[in-house]
Amino acid sequence: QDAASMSPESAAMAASAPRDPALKPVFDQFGGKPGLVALMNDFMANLMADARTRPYFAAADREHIKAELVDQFCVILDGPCTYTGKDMEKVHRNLGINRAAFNALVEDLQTAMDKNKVPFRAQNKLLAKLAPMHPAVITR
Ligand code: HEM
Repeated sequence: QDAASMSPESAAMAASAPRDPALKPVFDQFGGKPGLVALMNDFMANLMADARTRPYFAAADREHIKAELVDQFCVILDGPCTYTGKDMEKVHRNLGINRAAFNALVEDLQTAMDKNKVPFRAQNKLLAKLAPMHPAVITR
């Protein structure tokens, strides 16, 4: 889905992490919060092993990012969490992220979800929530 085809609602929501009660069963398929913690460890390892994404994360506080991602994905999947991290647009504004880097990150997330045995349909439910965030993240 590209920015031009997005509804104004999803464009506005892109800055935050909307909760969707329909995704509660998906939260369980991710293994709840412990599952998300394990997933984020593998996801960050993949991002650091990937030449396309490593430069963005090499100097960042990766433990902090992982913790924020756990909370953010937990909220998106209607889990019992609160996201207290930064606004998506603000945090990514000066990182110079392009579509190729965004796609690389999604691939690294998919590899991590496969490794953690997240069912394919559950993976796609999460990815469908992340895709509309790309206008907030991609700046070039
Ligand atoms: C839908 C896609 C994305 C989501 C949901 C997301 C989510 C997040 C979250 C929750 C944080 C932590 C915010 C905080 O510290 O309070 C963060 C930080 C960060 N993200 Fe993303 N991100 C996405 C895409 C990307 C992409 C494509 C890249 C680069 C390839 C990237 C690079 C970074 C970096 C480097 C930081 C740390 C920035 C800093 O410490 O100042 N992100 N992201």
